[in-house]
Amino acid sequence: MDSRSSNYHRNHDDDDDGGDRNDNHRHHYKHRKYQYHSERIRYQNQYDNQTSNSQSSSISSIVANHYNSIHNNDIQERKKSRIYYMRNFNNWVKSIIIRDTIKLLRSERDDKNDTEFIVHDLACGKGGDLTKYEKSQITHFIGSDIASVSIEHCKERYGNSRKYFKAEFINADCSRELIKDKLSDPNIRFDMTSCQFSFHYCFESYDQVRTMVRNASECLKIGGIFCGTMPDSIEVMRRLKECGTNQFGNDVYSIKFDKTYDEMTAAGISLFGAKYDFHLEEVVDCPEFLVYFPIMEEICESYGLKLIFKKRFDEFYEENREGDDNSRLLNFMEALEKYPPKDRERPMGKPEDYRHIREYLQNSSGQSINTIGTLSKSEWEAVTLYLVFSFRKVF
Ligand SMILES: C[S@@+](CC[C@H](N)C(=O)[O-])C[C@H]1O[C@@H](n2cnc3c(N)ncnc32)[C@H](O)[C@@H]1O
Repeated sequence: MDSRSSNYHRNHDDDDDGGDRNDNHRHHYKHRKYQYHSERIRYQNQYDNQTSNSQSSSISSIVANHYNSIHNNDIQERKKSRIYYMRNFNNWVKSIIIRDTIKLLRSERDDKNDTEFIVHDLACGKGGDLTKYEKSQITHFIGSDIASVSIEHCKERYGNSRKYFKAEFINADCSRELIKDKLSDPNIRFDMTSCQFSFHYCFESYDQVRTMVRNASECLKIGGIFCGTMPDSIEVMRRLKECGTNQFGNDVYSIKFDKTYDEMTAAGISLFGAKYDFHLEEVVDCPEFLVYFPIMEEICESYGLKLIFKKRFDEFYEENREGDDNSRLLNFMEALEKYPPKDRERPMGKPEDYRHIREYLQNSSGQSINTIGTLSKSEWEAVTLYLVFSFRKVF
């Protein structure tokens, strides 16, 4: 655990995660921590039931309305976006996790001729990942989302594709309704559940997290994988603390809390419903919730999901950027901006956003590097707010 996470932990549960304990101590600590979290969950649950039932459905509808109102831009419009490369970078991360998870699950099969592969895309949005599934040759896609207009766009996108796989679409609040009851075949079992950039919306209350995780796990085969991407609350809290006020960000993103870090920690940060307003240039403007990862892990465990890994995007990038396929994909998806830029029509960041790369190019002048792939500092700061997670269904 790094220093950022231990800070966040201390302020969230006042527990001490000493590094040099023997296994017995570790086991004891883990057990104690478990009891502690369960205790807090009970209290929080009572609190939620008393206070947030009426308010919560309105926040979900704000989220649904927000996503329903986003237009489908064509590629030419997207190219003009200030965050064109950042969006491509996020798509590259999703492509790798989706492709590698499917590859791993296929490699573990006893029957290598079994081609069937069923995916549940939980909070699928407009179907931005359909092409990724087509490339991985899945056979059945189930997409669910709270935003009815997004589901219609997703259907349309599938309708315009080559329809290499079967698909069904479910318009539902996945933090309050059970997907199992809405499937065309209630006995279907998924190989993989993917929840991209969406899981944090359920962290409004304990019951919503449980329903969301139940939807991720209930119809997943034993051995199947639940993977996704979401903001890293430890990093969000670190930046809040560092800024000294209740708001931070740059020219592409901003995060605003009701209180400062000191005010929040003095009052005790809620495990659920710790709301902030997130703004991402041109695409997102709505409330989100901090995800306290140990609680997510504990609730996942109660639904048979065991953590395989959790990695921040910068770490994930470092581990995956090399290798022919991955670097080709980085290039192909234009996930990094070429510097110095060729495309003058695209809005760039401020000159200081590229100081790191100018310095790098100057220092390597002997190596005849003319252009290099990068992201502007502002886009990189937004990208490194996120993490990738993966859980295995064990029972
Ligand atoms: C940032 S978008 C991500 C969409 C898609 N997964 C992707 O990566 O392109 C977040 C999505 O979460 C959906 N969402 C938010 N809360 C939800 C809920 N309670 N149930 C189902 N979908 C939800 C929104 O409607 C939106 O489509």
